[in-house]
Amino acid sequence: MYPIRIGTRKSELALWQARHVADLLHKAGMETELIPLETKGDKILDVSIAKIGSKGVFTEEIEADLASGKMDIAVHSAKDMQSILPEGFELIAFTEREYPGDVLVSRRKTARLNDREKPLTVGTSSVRRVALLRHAFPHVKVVDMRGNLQTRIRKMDEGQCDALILAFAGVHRMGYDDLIAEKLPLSLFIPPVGQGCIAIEAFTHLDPARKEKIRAAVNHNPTETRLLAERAFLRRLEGGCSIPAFAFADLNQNRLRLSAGIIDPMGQKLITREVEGYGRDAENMGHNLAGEILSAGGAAILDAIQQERRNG
Ligand SMILES: NCc1[nH]cc(CCC(=O)O)c1CC(=O)O
Repeated sequence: MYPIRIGTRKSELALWQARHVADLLHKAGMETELIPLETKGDKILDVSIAKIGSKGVFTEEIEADLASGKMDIAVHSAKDMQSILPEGFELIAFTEREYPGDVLVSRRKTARLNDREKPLTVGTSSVRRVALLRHAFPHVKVVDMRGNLQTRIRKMDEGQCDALILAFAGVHRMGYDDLIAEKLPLSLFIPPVGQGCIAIEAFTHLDPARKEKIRAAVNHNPTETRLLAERAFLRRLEGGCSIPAFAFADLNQNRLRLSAGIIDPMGQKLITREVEGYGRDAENMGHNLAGEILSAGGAAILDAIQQERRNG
């Protein structure tokens, strides 16, 4: 059997995640080969992801090579994956989830978002994080900050901001735990769909026997159930990573609890809902919770965002 060819982005975090998946495959007796690629999302750094506009900015180039058979699987942050993949592509496995929340990262250990005496300047360009900051910590000054993790930390060190909001998973994987000033509460900063989890993407022509071997080596079933609920939620809202909607599912035995919401970009209207049910109903729960949120004002928020983007 020829080695499993693994496509990945070139950032340190992407390479870490691809090597992590390679390790899991090695442990199951498979050989691997890494194929690193640069994507549009990596090249265009002066424009926010929401403004680049195309869905799948981190995935298009990789998907072209998956489809042409140059690679067998691609490794992505589950968070960066569109809820509806282009025809012929599927997510065949999810790795065990890391702690899913966001953290405040700073050189100053005492940095706190709720410090009103000396309000922080925080770097982020995530629509969700900006909106949640405006909502809960209106005194905080937000500056736009793109680039990979290392670039953002360098920009912080150059003085562009006092602190960053980042996913714990990336910070931890890159060995920056020392810079974590606070963990942001999951109840307020509900994580975006898929955060902390690595997804394996394949094209339909991947040999079914190989696909099963890869799934058996990599997939973490409870994580997959959680992600099915979260991604079903996102699918109904039809958003990629750039709308300020979020969903987080937790699984205890077979009980699934799904929290989800949407916030308008100015942070004035936050709508959240929760539901509990059985893991086997994960996708229905996600779909139905999205419906509740749409009728509770979510549809109006999405319309306003679309209107805003059309007007540039
Ligand atoms: N948006 C980029 C991105 N995609 C995945 C992660 C972190 C790792 C993960 O969520 O698994 C990050 C960085 C961040 O948001 O801080």
